[in-house]
Amino acid sequence: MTESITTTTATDRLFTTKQAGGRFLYKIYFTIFLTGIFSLLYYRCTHILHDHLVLWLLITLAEFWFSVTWIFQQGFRWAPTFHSTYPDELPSDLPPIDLLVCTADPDREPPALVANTLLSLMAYDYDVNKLAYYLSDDGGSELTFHAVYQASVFSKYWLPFCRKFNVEPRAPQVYFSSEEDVVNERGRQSFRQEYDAVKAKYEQMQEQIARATRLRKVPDEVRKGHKGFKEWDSKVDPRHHQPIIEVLIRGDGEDRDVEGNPMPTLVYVSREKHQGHPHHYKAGALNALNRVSALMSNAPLVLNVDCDMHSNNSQALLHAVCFFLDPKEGHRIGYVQFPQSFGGITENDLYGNGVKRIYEVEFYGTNAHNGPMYAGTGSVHRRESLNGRKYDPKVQLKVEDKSVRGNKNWEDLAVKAKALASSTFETGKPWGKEVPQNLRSRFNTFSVCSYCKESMLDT
Ligand SMILES: O=c1ccn([C@@H]2O[C@H](COP(=O)(O)OP(=O)(O)O[C@H]3O[C@H](CO)[C@@H](O)[C@H](O)[C@H]3O)[C@@H](O)[C@H]2O)c(=O)[nH]1
Ligand SMILES: [Mn+2]
Repeated sequence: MTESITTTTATDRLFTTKQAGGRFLYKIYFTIFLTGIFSLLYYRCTHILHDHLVLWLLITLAEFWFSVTWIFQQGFRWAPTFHSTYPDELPSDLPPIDLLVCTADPDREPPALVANTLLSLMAYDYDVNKLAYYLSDDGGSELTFHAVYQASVFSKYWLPFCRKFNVEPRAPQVYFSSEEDVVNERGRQSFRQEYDAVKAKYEQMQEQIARATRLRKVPDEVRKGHKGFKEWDSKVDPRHHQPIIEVLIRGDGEDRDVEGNPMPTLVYVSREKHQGHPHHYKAGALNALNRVSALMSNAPLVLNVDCDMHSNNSQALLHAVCFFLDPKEGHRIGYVQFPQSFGGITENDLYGNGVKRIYEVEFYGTNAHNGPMYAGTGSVHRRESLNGRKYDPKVQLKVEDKSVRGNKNWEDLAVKAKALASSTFETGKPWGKEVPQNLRSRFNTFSVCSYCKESMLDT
């Protein structure tokens, strides 16, 4: 750990940091508890039960172990630290973000779920010209490609609807399962009409995806809708297949929604698989996506999300960007992560699937020590940190727009990207060896991994 986050309250900041109040009460509790522990251990050591030695040893060891774990836990409880973000203060020119979504198996991660996740992310409240989505399909499945294709069609209705009526949450499956907005009618007949029309389109999409998934076949008339389906003209084995890269929505104002607004870029990526070449699961998929996205849009910020998590806050990216663009501490931040929460598994969350202790207590505690470790899905990384750039306190890192804009040759880009998604690309290179090690050591010192109060993801 080099330096810790300074406690700030200045108004020119995009985020400020505050420690929990009333901590003296915790310190009193800590002192009493610690005295109790030491008294107990002192008592055990001075009152050895020679008649029941094994019993005495067991109970002393158990109490000693409890004491050690309790003391180690104090680092997480000592100084809960909270960050507040100020998205209203952000400049109008925001940095581009590449959003990487991973899926691996159409049976364990149903295509309808993948479509829902993508749509919730595509509807983020952000400049769409700055967003590019990459869906990595390690299952190489036509059913998943079909769901992504259907999502790309429906998004042309869904995105303007969300924007116009400030819809929340923007995962259509969740939004349409609650009738709240309809009951309130939002005071306007026009809302009701548009709601019904978009809901009908959504149900049509769901039906198409469900039918293809049930029959395990995409109907011929749908296959004609996109040339990408040709990749599956011959059978694609998930463990052994060619790289597949298909651009479904062209950004930079080329493809437009039903109201004529520009759309974010959407690309389907299934990296090449070759028996005998290790693919390194999600890490391998993200390395391939890192390269493909660098070629096609090269945003300085990269969000990764698992396909079974949807976003429940359309402002999430704005909050994340507040950390990276902060004039005082932005350059020190390597990644910003949002808590992941698993909802609806059991009523009352009997088995703690919401992981509340970690996300609602301990992560705030680790904010006092440069932030929690990287926990996977729902994290926005600075691309430079992923590529192993060393942290140097003298260098102010800038989140500048490095993407190539203007008229893109999408066909050409897809062809070039296939070379980067080949199974042999990493052979003889440090990918998957040196790069993750760099990540491990650098993130301890480089990154202030910040925790946003707004929870972005749940299922
Ligand atoms: O060969 C593979 C295997 C998995 N995945 C994807 O990786 C993600 C995570 O895999 P999953 O099996 O769903 O793991 P979980 O335990 O649900 O995920 C938690 O644990 C993982 C690390 O173990 C983290 O990466 C995740 O972010 C975190 O949510 C999913 O989107 C998968 O589709 C791939 O892309 N390729
Ligand atoms: Mn999962």
